[in-house]
Amino acid sequence: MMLHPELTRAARTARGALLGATALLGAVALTHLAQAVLLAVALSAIARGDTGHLPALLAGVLVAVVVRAGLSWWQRRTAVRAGSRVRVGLRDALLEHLGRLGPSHVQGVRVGAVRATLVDGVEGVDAYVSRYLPQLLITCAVPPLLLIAVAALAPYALLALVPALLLALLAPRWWDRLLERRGREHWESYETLAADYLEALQGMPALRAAGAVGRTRARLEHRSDALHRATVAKLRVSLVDTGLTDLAIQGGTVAAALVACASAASGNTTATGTYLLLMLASECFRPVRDLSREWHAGYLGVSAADGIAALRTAEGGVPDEGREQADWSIAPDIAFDHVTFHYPGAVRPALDGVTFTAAAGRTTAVVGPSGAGKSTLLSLLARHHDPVHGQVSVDGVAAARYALDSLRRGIAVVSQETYFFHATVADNLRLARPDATDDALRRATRAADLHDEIAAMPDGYLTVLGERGATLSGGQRQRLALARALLADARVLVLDEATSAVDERGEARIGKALAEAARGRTCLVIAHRLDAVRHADRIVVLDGGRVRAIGDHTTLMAENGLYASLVEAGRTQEARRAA
Ligand SMILES: Nc1ncnc2c1ncn2[C@@H]1O[C@H](COP(=O)(O)OP(=O)(O)OP(=O)(O)O)[C@@H](O)[C@H]1O
Repeated sequence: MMLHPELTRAARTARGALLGATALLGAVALTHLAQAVLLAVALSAIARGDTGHLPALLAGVLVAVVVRAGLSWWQRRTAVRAGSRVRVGLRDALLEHLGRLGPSHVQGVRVGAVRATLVDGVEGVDAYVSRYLPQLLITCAVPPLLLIAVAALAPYALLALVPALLLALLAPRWWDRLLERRGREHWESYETLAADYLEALQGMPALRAAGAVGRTRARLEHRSDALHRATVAKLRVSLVDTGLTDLAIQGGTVAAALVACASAASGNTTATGTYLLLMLASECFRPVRDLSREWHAGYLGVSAADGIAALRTAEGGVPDEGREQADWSIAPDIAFDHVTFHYPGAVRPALDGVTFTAAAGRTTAVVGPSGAGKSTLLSLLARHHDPVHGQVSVDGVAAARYALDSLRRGIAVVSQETYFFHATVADNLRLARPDATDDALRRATRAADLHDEIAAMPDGYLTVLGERGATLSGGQRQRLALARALLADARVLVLDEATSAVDERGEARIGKALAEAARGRTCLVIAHRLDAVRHADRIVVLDGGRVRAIGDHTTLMAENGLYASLVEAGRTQEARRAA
């Protein structure tokens, strides 16, 4: 029997409920046995012409049927609850682990494939643990006990039953390797198709613009065909598997019937014994037949188990071993001390010995040409990665010594990539602070220069946004992300190109609001338009992962170095755009 360690591990979260479901399944099996015994006695009574006890015996059979119906209902309910507990627990654990791995992991995998594992794969695990595992335990317990009873009645009947049972249980195992391979191929085809579809849907505007819709459709059809072929190949092996089990069951039952008839004809067993033998022989095979059915129901879980294990054990991100709780009542100093960071596989470091301090309650801007390492610097602060050398500290304590949750709670980030959910404007804002009042929402959106536009929407703050905020303009998305960060009321505000899609008039208005919001917070700002950061208390100039200069706008301009040339280049660009 196939016991996948990943799935038995998942089953542990509902061990009690699963044992309950198994015990109830055992009780259902007992009703089958009681019915078989009562029927055997009734049939032998009929054969003898002794009908006096018949009504009582048939009433007993009826009671067994009714009790079984009740027990089966109870068993299904218990098993469904156990399965759903396993499903919910497993999804929670996987999502928590994905959360710990951080955005860098999701960037390295296909989101559609992860979705297929989390949704469909975990659904398959439910069937495996709630239906297959209890049935497996019953199959291990009931037939051996029945064989003991049969041995007491007619020992030679074992010669027919034992080989047939072993054949029914073990013959399909010859195909397990092949079935496992076919199952894996089927699951991989399914994951790939799911990932391709998601990518095609999300990238539809790009596909249209590139005139690649037809080619993508053809590729998806090809993938669909591959999935169909993988499904048929898996079904073929499954059918052989089921066919072998059925053949062994039927052969065993017929052989047991022949043995019972021979025994009755030779006078070795009584009529009751013969009927009992026939009934018990048939009951021996019932759990095996049921197991074959449940095995196929739970097989999707086995196919997805490797994907689930890969997600659960994926490494990366940062260890969450710190125990310190950050004190977010006041804005902290943030210090980068000889920070060096290498992306895996990169030729040169993205950051190389970066040292500077973003003073508490002040605004520090980080500027530099594209690829200088500005976003990487901010991702180290939120601990999406840890430095290879050096350390980032918050309020004098190494970031790694804080519990991750505690550290991230005090840092509000507005990055270049905004994300909104298919939910109302208010719900999207309240992600930052679930208990925020309507007034607090309005204050945040006013500061981000967005309130009037939201108020003009058909349902105001209750307007449902498209997935990823697709129904908003780029500038509106950025301002909404800004409002969400302001609502979080965190002591550290990180703005990574937070207003790049906002027009200049809007930027000037938001700039004022941001200066207001920055009071009492430590602000780290990245902006390509250097005019937007000229009022920062401190400006750090990065280039090729190294700090080239630090100062305020006036001193850096006076130095006439990289900063001055970036400002000059920006002005020339603006002038060209205006002309
Ligand atoms: N996920 C990644 N894997 C590998 N290399 C990366 C990754 N992200 C960034 N890099 C590299 O690290 C360097 C710094 O990138 P980073 O995004 O921090 O620069 P930046 O200054 O923010 O650039 P921009 O202004 O264009 O956003 C670049 O050479 C970039 O190619």
